[in-house]
Amino acid sequence: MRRRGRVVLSTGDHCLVADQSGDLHRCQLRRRGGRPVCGDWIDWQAQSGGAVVEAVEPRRNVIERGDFRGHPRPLAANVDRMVLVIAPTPTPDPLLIDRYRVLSRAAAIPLTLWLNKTDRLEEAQRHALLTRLSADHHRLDCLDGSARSGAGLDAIRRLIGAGTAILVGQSGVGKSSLTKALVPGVDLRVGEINRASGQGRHTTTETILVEHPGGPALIDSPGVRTLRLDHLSPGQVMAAFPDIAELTGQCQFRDCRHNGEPGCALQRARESGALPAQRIAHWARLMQETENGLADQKS
Ligand SMILES: Nc1nc2c(ncn2[C@@H]2O[C@H](COP(=O)(O)OP(=O)(O)OP(=O)(O)O)[C@@H](O)[C@H]2O)c(=O)[nH]1
Ligand SMILES: [Zn+2]
Repeated sequence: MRRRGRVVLSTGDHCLVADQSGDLHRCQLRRRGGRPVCGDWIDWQAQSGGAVVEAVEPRRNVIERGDFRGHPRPLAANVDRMVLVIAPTPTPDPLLIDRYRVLSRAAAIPLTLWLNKTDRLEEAQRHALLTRLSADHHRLDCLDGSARSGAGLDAIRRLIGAGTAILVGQSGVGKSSLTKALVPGVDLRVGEINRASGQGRHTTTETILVEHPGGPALIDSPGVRTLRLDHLSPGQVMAAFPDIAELTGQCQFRDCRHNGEPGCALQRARESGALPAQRIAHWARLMQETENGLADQKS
């Protein structure tokens, strides 16, 4: 008999699948057919040699980042919201924030920033950090609080509702802690001790979905230093910078490279402070990366 389930972990030649009551089953992958990823809905079947994945249902959406060669690699599927976690430490990386904005936009998944560890901040520091984020990042959705103290958790709980949210961001910002705070009592089974570091620090090495049946599903993902986007198109980068897209049409020359040409609307916006120089620089850099990626694919 075929049964339906959701992939909570996909690794090697098998995946872990949660059934309707939340029980986990280890299912062998078929040699043919695509590899399911975290969040996929699948049909599976018990057989004498163990359970087997029979089919992967069509995806509502999929998050694909670039692997070490810049080729797209799916991270998770059927996601309702991406939550980019940042914290006072490790220091937030504004370019990484812009990279995730492009990624979420390309997958058509709304992005919310969660500033974590606010228990470590004085009110004035918290305020300053949030002010800078909103100045640097045009119309970024932002919530803040603490996985440790529980501050702000109600707001993010409401936002996620009974949907599926993926937590992404640098290592050590508190993605696993937030996952545990939002789905209490669940065995994350992440946080294997990082023996190599010898410091006993817990670090997530695999993307894993945890849920309460009927409640939210949270996908905890390994920390990243950067995020490759060269498999995306310049148009997909542009879509994440609507304020810049609007300006590029106002340059004097239609083929303006925004590189010192007379009558460049971007240069004007930078000089007048209408747009932060950093935002324009990030846009230019990501456009360049995706243009190079296109050239690589053609050659
Ligand atoms: N003060 C404070 N510490 C926190 C908070 N959330 C997490 N931490 C601590 O930050 C450290 C890293 O937390 P994790 O949840 O493992 O971070 P992560 O983002 O999952 O890290 P990776 O798995 O390496 O990607 C741990 O020591 C946590 O106890 C918080 O809200 N406040
Ligand atoms: Zn221009």
